[in-house]
Amino acid sequence: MIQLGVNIDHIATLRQARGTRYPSPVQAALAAESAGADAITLHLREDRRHIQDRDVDILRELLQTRMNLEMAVTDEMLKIALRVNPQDVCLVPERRQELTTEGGLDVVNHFDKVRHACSVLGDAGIRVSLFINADKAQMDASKEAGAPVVEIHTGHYADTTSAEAEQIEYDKIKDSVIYGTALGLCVNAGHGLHYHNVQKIAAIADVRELNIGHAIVAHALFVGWDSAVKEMKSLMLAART
Ligand SMILES: CC(=O)[C@@H](O)[C@H](O)COP(=O)(O)O
Ligand SMILES: NCC(=O)COP(=O)(O)O
Repeated sequence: MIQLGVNIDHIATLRQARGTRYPSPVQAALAAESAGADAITLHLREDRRHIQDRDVDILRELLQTRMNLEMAVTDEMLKIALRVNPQDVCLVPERRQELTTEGGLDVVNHFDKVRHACSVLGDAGIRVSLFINADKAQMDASKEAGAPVVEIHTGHYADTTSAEAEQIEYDKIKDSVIYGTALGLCVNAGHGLHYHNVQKIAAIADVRELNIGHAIVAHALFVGWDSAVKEMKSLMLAART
């Protein structure tokens, strides 16, 4: 059955905007689990623009499902991952000025660094995922680097503005899922997915998990957090039937 990882970053974005104690990403994560989230995803950015170290520590103690901790491939982040020991770490690229994660990790060109990170984290019993573009060379490099999981960046698919362009991006994703699965990788997907574009991706057989945050947080403003999570999960499950 396809799984939903609820990304709680943008609950923290709202809190950081005012330096308040609310809204709490911890409260959001626990409520998301109650509403049917299969995992909680959070991105500890190097600039700490949303999630803070303290959020990660508290969540590691309280989560009942799985923590999928997204992070850049840096010594600082590897140290944090080894201390926190989440079930999953997803290695992502980061650029300081970006509005959001604009593309996948370039495993091909940073192969040694990524392989080292996969080995250090894997030795600690953490399942490593690499957040990559829908690209066969990146998929090959991910397998060779020793990652058991990849997450395909769906942001380019989500950003398309015509049916033709969407179909092109969708085909790349579908081909990559098939290719990665044949390599023996577990294939997840996420970024920019929302209530109107999720089902096409969820319907791709072999996609194991979708990580979705921004759209759920936005929808929750109007329908409430619990309903927003449940609605997303129902759409995903319906796409598989
Ligand atoms: C890697 C990823 O796709 C998510 O962590 C997402 O990037 C979170 O939102 P921001 O990019 O706004 O930090
Ligand atoms: N890895 C993607 C993710 O966690 C959620 O991204 P978004 O839905 O907030 O764009």
